[in-house]
Amino acid sequence: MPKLEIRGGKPLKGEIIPQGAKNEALQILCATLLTDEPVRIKNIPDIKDVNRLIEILGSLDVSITQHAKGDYTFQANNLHIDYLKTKDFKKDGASLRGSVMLMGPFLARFGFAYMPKPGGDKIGRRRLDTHFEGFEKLGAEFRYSPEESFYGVELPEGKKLKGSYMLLEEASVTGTANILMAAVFAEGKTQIYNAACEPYIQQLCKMLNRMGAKIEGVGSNLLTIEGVEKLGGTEHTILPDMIEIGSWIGLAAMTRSEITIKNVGWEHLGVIPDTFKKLGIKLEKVGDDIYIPAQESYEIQSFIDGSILTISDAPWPGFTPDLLSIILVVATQAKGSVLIHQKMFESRLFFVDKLIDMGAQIILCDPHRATVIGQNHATPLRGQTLTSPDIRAGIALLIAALSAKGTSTIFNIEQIDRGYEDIDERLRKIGADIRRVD
Ligand SMILES: CC(=O)N[C@H]1[C@@H](OP(=O)(O)OP(=O)(O)OC[C@H]2O[C@@H](n3ccc(=O)[nH]c3=O)[C@H](O)[C@@H]2O)O[C@H](CO)[C@@H](O)[C@@H]1O
Ligand SMILES: C=C(OP(=O)(O)O)C(=O)O
Repeated sequence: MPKLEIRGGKPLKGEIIPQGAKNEALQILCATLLTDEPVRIKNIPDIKDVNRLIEILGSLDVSITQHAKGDYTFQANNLHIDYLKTKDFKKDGASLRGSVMLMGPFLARFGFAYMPKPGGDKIGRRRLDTHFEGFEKLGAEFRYSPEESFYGVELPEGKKLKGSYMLLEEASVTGTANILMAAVFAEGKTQIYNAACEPYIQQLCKMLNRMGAKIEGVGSNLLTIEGVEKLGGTEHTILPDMIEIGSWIGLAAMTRSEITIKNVGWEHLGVIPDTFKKLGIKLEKVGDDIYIPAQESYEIQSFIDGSILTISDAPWPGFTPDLLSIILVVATQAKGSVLIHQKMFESRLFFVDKLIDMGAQIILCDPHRATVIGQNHATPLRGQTLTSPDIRAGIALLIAALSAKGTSTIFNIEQIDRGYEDIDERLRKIGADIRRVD
C-alpha cells in the first residue's frame, strides 16, 4: 500500500502553480455529454477523481483526444448508453462523488439516467434529495433500489422535460449543476432559486451559454434557464483550484515558509484570503499571485467585542467547508485560540484525534465543533504514523507532518491523490523532505 514518508520541521521556499480545480473539472467533464460536437477543455488536473471520470466517459464511447497535459477534446457523438446499465458502471460510478453529475446530461439528452450511490469522501451524510426533487420538477420519474443502492430517473413514455420553478431545499453544489444541465433542454422556462452560486457553477453556466444555452442570473442564487433544442461545441479553461490555493497558504504559514502561489485567479477566491488573514497570516496580492512571507508567528484575531474567533463554513459566498480542516491544522501553531465550526458535514473533524496524538491542543466539543488552542510554535508537533481519512483531512495531516519534529508516515494516501496532483513531487520542488513508498 503506498504511503508518504515525511521528515518535517524544514522551512520550504519557492513557487507553486495551482492545479486546475477538481470540483469544476468534474462538472465540466459531465457537461461535454450535452452535445455531439467537440468540446475542448484546458487545465484539467491530473488527479484520481478526474481521471476516473475521464475513464467513465471513455467507457461511454466518448471520443477523447489529449493534445497536451491537461488539454483534451471530448466528443460525445456516438454514445454507448447501455454502459449505464452495466455492472462495470455500478463499480466505476460508485468510485467518486462527481459521477452523480452524469445524470443531468443523460436525462436531458436521452430521457433517462441511472446511477449507483456515488462515492467521494465519507464525511457525513451526503444525500441526493435536492438532485432528484429537481429532476422530478422537470417531469422525470424517480426510482430507487435500496438493495442495489441504484438510483434512476426517467421521463414517462412520449414526454419531454418541462421547465419549472423550483426552490431548492439546500444550495447543493452538485445538485445545482445536475438540475441546470437537465434544464438546458427542458421546454420553456426553468427557475432554480436557492441555487449554489460558487465560481465553479458560474464557470459551468458560462460554458453552457457559449454552447448555446440561455442561462441568466449567473453568479446569483436565482438561475433562469430558457430551454433550447441543441447545444454545440466550445472551448473552456478550468480555473485554478481554490481549495488547493488555500492548502498552500496554510502550508506556508504552518512551516514558516516563504511561498508564492502563482496565477491564483484572485477575483474567484471570495473570502478565502481574508479568512486566513484572520488567523494572523500575512499574505499579499502581487498581480495575480499570492505571496506569503516567512513568518515566525501568526496571531489569531478576536472578534470586535474581544470574544474568541469562530471560523465556520457556509454555501458560497461563505467560507468553503473543504478548507476548514486546513484552517484547523494551521491554528494549532498560531498564537491564540479559535473555534472551528463545521456546519455542513458531521464527520469531518474526527481527524483531530491524530493531531492531538501529534501534540496539538484541541478540544473536540462535538462532531461539528472543535476549539483549537494555538501553541505559537512553542511546542512543535511530533512526527507520527497517520492515516488519511478523507481528502482534506489528508492534506491537513500532511501539512502537520511537514511542520512536525521528526518523521511521519501517512497511509491511505489515495485520499490525497484524489484531489492533489503529483503532491510529493511538487512539495519536493519547494524543499520538502517527502518520499512516496510503494
Ligand atoms: C464534487 C464536488 O463538487 N464536491 C463538493 C460539493 O459536494 P456536494 O455537491 O455533494 O455537496 P452539497 O452542496 O450537496 O452539500 C454538502 C453538505 O452540506 C449540507 N448543506 C448544503 C447546503 C446548505 O445550504 N446547507 C447544508 O447543510 C448538505 O446537506 C450536505 O451534507 O460541495 C460541497 C460543499 O461545498 C463540497 O464539500 C464538495 O467538495
Ligand atoms: C469533499 C470533497 O470532495 P468529494 O465531494 O468529491 O468527496 C472535497 O473535495 O473536499
